[in-house]
Amino acid sequence: MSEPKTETCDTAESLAACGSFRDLSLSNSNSVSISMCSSSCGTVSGSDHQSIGSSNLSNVSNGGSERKESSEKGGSLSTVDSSNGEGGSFRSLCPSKPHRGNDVRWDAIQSVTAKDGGNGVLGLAHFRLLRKLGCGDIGSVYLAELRGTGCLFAMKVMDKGMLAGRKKLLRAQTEKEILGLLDHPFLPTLYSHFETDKFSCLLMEFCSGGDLHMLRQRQPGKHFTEQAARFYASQVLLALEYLHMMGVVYRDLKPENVLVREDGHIMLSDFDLSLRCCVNATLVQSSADPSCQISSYCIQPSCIDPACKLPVCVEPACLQPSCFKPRFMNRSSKTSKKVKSDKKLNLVSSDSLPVLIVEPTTARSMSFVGTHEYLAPEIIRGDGHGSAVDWWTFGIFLYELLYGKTPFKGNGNRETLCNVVGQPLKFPEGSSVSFAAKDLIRGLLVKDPPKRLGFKKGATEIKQHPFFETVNWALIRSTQPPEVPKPIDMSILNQSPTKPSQPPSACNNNKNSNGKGASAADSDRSSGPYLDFEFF
Ligand SMILES: Nc1ncnc2c1ncn2[C@@H]1O[C@H](COP(=O)(O)OP(=O)(O)OP(=O)(O)O)[C@@H](O)[C@H]1O
Repeated sequence: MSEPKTETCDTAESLAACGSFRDLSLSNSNSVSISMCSSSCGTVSGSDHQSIGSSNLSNVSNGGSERKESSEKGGSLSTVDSSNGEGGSFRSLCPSKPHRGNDVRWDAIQSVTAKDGGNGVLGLAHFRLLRKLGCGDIGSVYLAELRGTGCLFAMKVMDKGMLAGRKKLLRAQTEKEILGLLDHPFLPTLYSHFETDKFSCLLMEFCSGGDLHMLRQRQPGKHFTEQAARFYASQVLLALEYLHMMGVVYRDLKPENVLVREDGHIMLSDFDLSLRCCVNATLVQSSADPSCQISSYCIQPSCIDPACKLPVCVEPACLQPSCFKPRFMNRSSKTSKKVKSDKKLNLVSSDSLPVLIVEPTTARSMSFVGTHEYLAPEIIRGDGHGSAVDWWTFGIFLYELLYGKTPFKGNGNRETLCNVVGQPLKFPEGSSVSFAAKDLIRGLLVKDPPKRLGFKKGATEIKQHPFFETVNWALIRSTQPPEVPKPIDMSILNQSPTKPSQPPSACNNNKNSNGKGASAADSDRSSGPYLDFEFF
C-alpha cells in the first residue's frame, strides 16, 4: 500500500483559487473565461486518500467489495453545525433553488416550522420514519413523512460516532456541502440538514422508482433498449455537465446511483466520493455570428457577488449550462450537411451560438475512489485523475445499459482492474446496438484521458455525438420516460412508524435493503427488490 496522499485542491493553482471567489476575465475576443471554485473546497484538506498504483493491485483486490471500492478518508470535520441534542432541531436550509420554487415540500416545511413559533427550525422529531430504503457506506436512508403533511422525503441518517470511528466525517461533510450547492432537475434537492447528539441527517427528495440497476434487471435480456438507454444517458449527461460546471467531479457513476423519480425522470445520487475543485468556464462565442452577445447568458449585475474583491464575480447559479442552448431549426441544407459531418467527427459546430464549456480541466486527485468495474484506467494506474474520469464512467454506464454488463469485468477485482488498464474494448457479437452507440462508447472508453471524448470540451462534445442526435436538450424534461413507476401507495402513512428516538439500524458495507451484500461472483450486483423494505 502506498503512502496516503493528502488532497486539498490538488494543485497549487487551485489552492490559490480556493477562496470563495469567481474570477471572470475576457481571454480573447470570442470567449470569456470564468473561474469558479466551490466556496469551501479547502474543507477536503487533510483527507487521507489511499493512492494505489498498478504495482499494488493485489492490495486493492481485497480492499472492498466487488462493486464498491472507496478510499478511506481521515481527518476531522472542519465545520460542524450546531447540535441540539437528541430529537433536537436545526436551522432549515432554505437556499435559493429556482428549479424548486413551486415545490410543495418547501411549503410543507414552512408550515410545520411556523407552527413551532416560526423560527424556521426542523428536527428529527418533525418526521415519522416509515421504512428503510437502503444502506450506504456512511449511512442509512429512510422514507420519512413530515408529520401531519403527507409529504414524503428520503432522509439519510448517519451515525456521527460511526463516521468518526471509521474516519468518514469528511466524506459526509463533502456530500452535505455538494448537496447544498445543487439546483438541477436531475440532481437531488437538499431540503434540510439537521443534527442530533448522535445523528447527522440529510433531507432529500424521495425517488419512488428505485435505481437503474434494478430497473435494468427487469428489462427483457436485462438490458435497456437503445431508446431507453439514450433517455437515461442524456439526463445523466446533463447532470454531470452541471456538476462539472459547479466544480464537482462526481466519480461514482453507476446504475445503482441513478434513481428514478416518481415521474420516471432520473436523479443522480450519492456524492460522498465526489471531488470538489475549481473550474474554468469558457463561453466560446461564434465568430460567424457577431450578433451573439456574451450577455445572452445570465451574467447580470444582480448575479455579481458584491462581497467579492475581484474585478467581476459571478454567482455559479447565474451561469446556465450549455444544455439550454437552443436547437438550430432554420439551417440551410448546406449548413446542416456541414453540421452533420462535424457531428460525425465529434467537432463543435463553428457556426453555432455561443457555447459554454465548463470542464474542470485543472482538477487533479490521486485518490483511489470508485467502483472496480467503473474505475478509469488513470485511477488504477495511480497517474492522478481529473474530470475525464466521469466521461470514462459515462462510457461504462452506457455500455452496461445497452449490453446488461460492463466491458472489463473479470473473475475478481484484480482481473477487472487489469482488464481496464490492459484489455481492448470489445462489444458482444450479435447485438442490435447501433453503430452510433458503439462509436460513442469507443470515444468515451479511450484509456488515455487527453484523447477521450469530453476531455477538452466536456459534455458539449458528447452532446453533439450522433448517438444523441434525436435528443431535444432544451425540452428534455418533457420527454416521455421509458417507464413511469407505480404511484406511491399512500397507505404507508397509516402504518406504525418507528419511534424517533430509536437509532437507525446499523448498516454493513454494501448491504442493501434486503441485507444482501454484493459478492465477487454476483454478476447481477443486485441491490435487491426495491419494495423489499426492512421495517424497524
Ligand atoms: N432520494 C432517495 N430516494 C429513494 N431511495 C434512496 C434515495 N437516496 C438513497 N436511496 C436508497 O438508499 C440506498 C443508500 O443510499 P446512499 O446514498 O446512502 O448509499 P449508496 O448509494 O449505497 O452509496 P455509498 O455507500 O457511497 O453511500 C440507495 O442504494 C438507494 O436505494
